[in-house]
Amino acid sequence: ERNTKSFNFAAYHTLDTIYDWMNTLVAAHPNLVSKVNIGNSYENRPMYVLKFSTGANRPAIWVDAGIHSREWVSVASAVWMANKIATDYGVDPSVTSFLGKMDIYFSLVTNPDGYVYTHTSVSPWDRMWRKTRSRNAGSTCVGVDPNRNWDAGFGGPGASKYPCSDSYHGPYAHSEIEVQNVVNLIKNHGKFKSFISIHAYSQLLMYPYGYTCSSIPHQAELDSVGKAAVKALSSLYGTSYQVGSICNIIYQASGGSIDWSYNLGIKYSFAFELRDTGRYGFLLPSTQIIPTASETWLALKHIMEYVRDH
Ligand SMILES: O=C(CO)C[C@@H](Cc1ccccc1)C(=O)O
Ligand SMILES: [Zn+2]
Repeated sequence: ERNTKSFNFAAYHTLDTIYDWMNTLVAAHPNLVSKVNIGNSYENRPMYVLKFSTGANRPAIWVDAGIHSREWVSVASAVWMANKIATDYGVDPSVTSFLGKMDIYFSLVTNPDGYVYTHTSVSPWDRMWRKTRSRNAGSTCVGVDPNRNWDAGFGGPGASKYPCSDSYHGPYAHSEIEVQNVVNLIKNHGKFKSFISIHAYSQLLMYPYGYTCSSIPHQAELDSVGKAAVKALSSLYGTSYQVGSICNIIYQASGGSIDWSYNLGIKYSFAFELRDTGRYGFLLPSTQIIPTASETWLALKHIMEYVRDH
């Protein structure tokens, strides 16, 4: 993309197009956005994260999309929201004040190998690829579920030990380089206050835990933040979301990213499940990208404002 004006936010794009667009966004806002390479994927693709910062050594929020490669609307919404943050800085007082106090690390395509595979594979069922593309010793089946591979209840109920399963947890916690790259960034930085992972679909806003249905110590607080966030979301088009813990609202799932971040001390850990509720599922029409991104932004902005002030 030669400039951000011509980019079509209402379409699903390839990894290369998204990476080119990231360069134009950085070029257009050099004092606000930078591109950080947090490490390579299994197939040696760079994992680029957009860093929004207006000062040094600030606390930060982490937002990732596309950890499951078939959940294309999470990637497309993240692209739109990253652009929204860049263009609203200095215009929207809420964005300006947030970035006056905190940084944002935005990972648009957190499973690049899987994402490329869903775009390039010839068979229609590979559009439905979810996992990484790592090779499993002793199996012809490929990939690990990157949202079962984190060191939080790892290997417990709600994940599979079979490499051919779509929820295969991998040989050990953080075995996937894509997960390791994020873990290293978060641990080395040490000042993340919030960790948000964007998935699709089901229209849910969830907090820990997934690996157990027992409540977290901060359950009441995260529940009220979540409920206020989805109230803001539904104010735009009336889209309804449910709020609750992963285990209670969707299913038991061990080794999930936000369980790991919460146990690391990052209190404001949430996972979004974007549109829809099953009519199109992972094949959400591109006409719904901008509406989905616009309503999701209202929820994300609410969480950011709360984190900024607490
Ligand atoms: O991908 C999903 C479909 O978006 C649902 C998510 C639900 C979930 C989200 C966060 C942490 C643990 C589980 C998953 O099974 O990993
Ligand atoms: Zn997912």
